[in-house]
Amino acid sequence: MPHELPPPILISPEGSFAWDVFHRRHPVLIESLLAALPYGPEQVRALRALLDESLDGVITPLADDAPDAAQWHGPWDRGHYGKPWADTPFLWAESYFFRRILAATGYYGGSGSGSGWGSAEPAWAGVDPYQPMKDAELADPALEAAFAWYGALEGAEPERRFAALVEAAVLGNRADLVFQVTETVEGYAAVNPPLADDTGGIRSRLLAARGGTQVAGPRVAVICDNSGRELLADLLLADELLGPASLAAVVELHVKPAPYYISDATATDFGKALRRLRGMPAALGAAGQRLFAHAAAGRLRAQTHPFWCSPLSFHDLPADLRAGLDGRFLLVKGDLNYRRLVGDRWWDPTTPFADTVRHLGLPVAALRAAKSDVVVGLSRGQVERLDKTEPDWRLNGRHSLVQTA
Ligand SMILES: O=P(O)(O)OC[C@@]1(O)O[C@H](CO)[C@@H](O)[C@@H]1O
Repeated sequence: MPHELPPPILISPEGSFAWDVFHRRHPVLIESLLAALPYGPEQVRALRALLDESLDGVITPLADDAPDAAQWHGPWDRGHYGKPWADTPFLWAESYFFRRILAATGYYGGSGSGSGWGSAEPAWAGVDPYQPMKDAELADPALEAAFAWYGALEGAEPERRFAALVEAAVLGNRADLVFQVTETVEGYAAVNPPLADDTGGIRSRLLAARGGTQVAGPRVAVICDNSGRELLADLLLADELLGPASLAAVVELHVKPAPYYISDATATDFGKALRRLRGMPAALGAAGQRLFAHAAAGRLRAQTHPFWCSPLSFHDLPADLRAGLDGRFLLVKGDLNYRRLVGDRWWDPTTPFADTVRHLGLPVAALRAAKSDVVVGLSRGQVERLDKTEPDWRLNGRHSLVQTA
């Protein structure tokens, strides 16, 4: 049954999760950026000014000569410039905040004054401000032990392998570095059974999509989330999809075109993660080797599109990207992508998942650790129990969802 869209989540009121992200998480994030790279006075000033503006100012537009001004002043403009940040939809404002970090650090060249383009001080151009944090995560020598379970899957039944790899891809989503700015992740073992688990449904849909050929499944588009640990798990899942069970003919990894939300994966991160995997011992390294071969054969592809760094939900997919996704099975990773998939809105959590993704017109699965207010597809009983026993259950990253439609 079609549902009317519920109201969007705004940054206000004070005390909401979105307010907390801006007023508690972002100040820590800005200090971490200043500590991570030796920025000069221009960048320091611009980052601090951005923070001040976002806490109690009005939204300043990008300079007209910013390389993506046409998008931000065109199809992505929702009339928020010149208005208080606090009155703005959370999704739009948060995405714009991350774009403004790139302007402040001079990622697109420029002085860091907010324009981000065209000045004579281009030293930080192209430097990912989050690279030190991403590199530290990928260099962690504990990763081998953390993925040791993978070796034990050898010879396991295909269903069990698939379920274990989906679970790892979901638990990897607990690791995002935005969340860890202020929260602690106690580990990557499942702390609770998933609130919704349609892993079996995903596998049977992929098998069904092989149709008459019985040779290979559909093209799977993974809408990636975080680099590092999460991407390593996603790569192992991609290897499984491309493996002997042939659940996918091709896996497209849709990464971000620019640094975003600290740890979101870019093509650079894809390369680094795959190299890290290939360098691991035994079964993990072998998976890395296979994936390199799949990439060379065109069966594993990194793709990107400006829209993945836009402030909009998937209801606004541009025509060229929508056409490029046609015929794909979408695997949507992570919390932010979930917000964009169903809409960053005050959904009644008992709204059926299928109703919220119908707008896409594509088969889709969402794999996510819950870390924001948006959730759908639960039973009334579940919601009442969680509200009573664990008031922050939507936000604390201890609950996961595997949903498909
Ligand atoms: O998309 P991810 O990496 O799973 O999570 C992103 C996140 O940590 O950042 C946003 C709030 O800042 C929320 O969507 C969520 O809490």
